[in-house]
Amino acid sequence: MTPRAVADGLVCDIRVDSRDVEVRLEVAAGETVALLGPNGAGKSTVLGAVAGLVTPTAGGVTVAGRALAGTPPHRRRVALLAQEPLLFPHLSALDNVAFGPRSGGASRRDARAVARTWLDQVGVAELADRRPSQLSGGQAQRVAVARAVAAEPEVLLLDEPMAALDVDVAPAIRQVLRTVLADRTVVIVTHDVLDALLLADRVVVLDGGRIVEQGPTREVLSSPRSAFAARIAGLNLVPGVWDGGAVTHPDAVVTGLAADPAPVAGEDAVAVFSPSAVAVHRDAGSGSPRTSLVALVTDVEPMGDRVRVRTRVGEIPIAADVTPSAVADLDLAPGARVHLAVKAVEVAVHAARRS
Ligand SMILES: Nc1ncnc2c1ncn2[C@@H]1O[C@H](COP(=O)(O)OP(=O)(O)OP(=O)(O)O)[C@@H](O)[C@H]1O
Repeated sequence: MTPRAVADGLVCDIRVDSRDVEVRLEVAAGETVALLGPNGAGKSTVLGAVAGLVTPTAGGVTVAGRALAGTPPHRRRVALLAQEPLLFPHLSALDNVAFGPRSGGASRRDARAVARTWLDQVGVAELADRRPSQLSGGQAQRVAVARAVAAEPEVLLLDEPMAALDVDVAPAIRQVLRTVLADRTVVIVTHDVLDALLLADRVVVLDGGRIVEQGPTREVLSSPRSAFAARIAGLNLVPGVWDGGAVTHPDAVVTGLAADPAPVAGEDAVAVFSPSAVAVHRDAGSGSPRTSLVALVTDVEPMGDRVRVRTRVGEIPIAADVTPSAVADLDLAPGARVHLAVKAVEVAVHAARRS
């Protein structure tokens, strides 16, 4: 995907005095931006302003060069997918999805044909005749995704789309979104680092109604500069090529298990593991299938009852959480050379976002 110009995408340059929010968010056409931040940071306010549900005190929103001031929500060509699917209860899944194209002027027959295509695309073609009350949460959210894109919006807004779903259906919906979001102009609000990693080209972090950090997703998550990004990031990420058993990067080879959905051998992937899964030794270890990496300690930072040891393996930052006594026993300090061990079962390998 090659993001096109911001002029063809979204500019949300707003001040909302009643909520102390002042943000200039730019999203290029075809780009997916993840909006992160603590509760009350202003994420919903930004989505609301773009959708036309919040009126800014000053500034405004443009989509593909069109200023949207005074344009009501349903004429903005902006679709909002919320946590809850919010389908029309009295319409079938098919007619829920056909609603957008129909409102856009398509004949009933054409609108239904478009709706069928989208229901098929999100994997629920066989549920076309069901009412929302006859769908599971995950099925209803798939229908809601189909409904949002069938209206051919110029901007798609997703407000924590996986938050209300059971953890076991979230990966499948995430996979649907990966396909559907490609090449669209999207803002996704999420608290889940995996959503940002797997769905977004770029991350924008809000705090106290202001943008405090932004950049390419992997950069922000691996070297966070704001306190919030550091808190949610926390995870170790090693990008490389998946060979079915390990992810190979010029600086490190990390053995892991394919996540659901599985990456394809020979393609770009990212190994994800938590700092608590990393053991620190002074000598190379051996034993069960594991990754062993030679690292240089860059920082040692107490975090509650654990100590976060930040290291670099070549160019790759890797954090390990150890006990204070391990820090003393191993004499861990910036500049120390250590061996990091990570068990394969602790490493989830995800297909990298195509960019
Ligand atoms: N309807 C409202 N009326 C007045 N102030 C509001 C309203 N909704 C939110 N606020 C305030 O606006 C600020 C930004 O809130 P917003 O809901 O945009 O944050 P958020 O990042 O979406 O938070 P969360 O993650 O909790 O959903 C906060 O100070 C909040 O208290």
